Amino acid sequence: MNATDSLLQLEHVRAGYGDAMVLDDLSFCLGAGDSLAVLGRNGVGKTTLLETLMGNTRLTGGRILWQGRDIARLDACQRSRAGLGWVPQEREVFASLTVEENLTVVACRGPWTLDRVYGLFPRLRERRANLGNELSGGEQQMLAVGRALMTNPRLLLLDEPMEGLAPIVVEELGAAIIALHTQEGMTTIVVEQHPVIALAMASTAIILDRGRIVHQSSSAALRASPETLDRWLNVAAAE
Ligand SMILES: Nc1ncnc2c1ncn2[C@@H]1O[C@H](COP(=O)(O)OP(=O)(O)OP(=O)(O)O)[C@@H](O)[C@H]1O
Repeated sequence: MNATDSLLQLEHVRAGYGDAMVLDDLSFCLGAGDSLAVLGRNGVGKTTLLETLMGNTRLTGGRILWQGRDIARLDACQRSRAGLGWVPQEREVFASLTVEENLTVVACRGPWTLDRVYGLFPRLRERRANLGNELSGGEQQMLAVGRALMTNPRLLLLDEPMEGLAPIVVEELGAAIIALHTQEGMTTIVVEQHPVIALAMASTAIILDRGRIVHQSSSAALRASPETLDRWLNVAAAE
């Protein structure tokens, strides 16, 4: 993709926490409708990459361009208003609000409405009157995704959405995330430890190791390269 067509462009990004540098010289481009999986072992900087996109780390080098504009000076709220949707690893649903209130309280004008979110997650419609703390882990994750959609983002960042969920829920949520970009055209970046799940949810992939990109390809090419998966993730094959 030509960099001038990109929705998001990272150029030689270095970032971390205080004096600790975590991300080192990261560059990639994402166009509208693209889906990217971010893979890597524990502690290599996957979450830090998403936190950096949201403005929650210290950027010490490089540039992050969002629709061609350098967003270094924007805080997380401003980035959210600019179209970055964030589904944090901890889900952070409002425990004392109902499902429907969790969704409507953050709603911004745009194509994603309550009805559309309920269409994607019928389970949330059934649980619309339940409080956030009355939901199962899977329902909370669906709510976290639905809530991010209600802000009508142009890019959805998902941090390990499948963590701790039962296989049947992983299947249901995975199908919804796949539908999000194949049917709804949503641009997504998903951080995921497990390569089978990650590569099913995105058409392109990067592998991070110690804060650097060590592999970048289509998901299909990575799936077909057990030696790459083994080298960087210690799994012999994405089976
Ligand atoms: N708030 C923080 N302050 C200081 N260091 C941090 C902070 N968050 C993460 N780190 C450090 O940054 C490095 C990368 O962590 P990060 O959470 O981005 O990795 P990860 O690839 O997402 O790991 P995991 O798969 O275990 O979640 C680690 O060494 C971690 O200890």
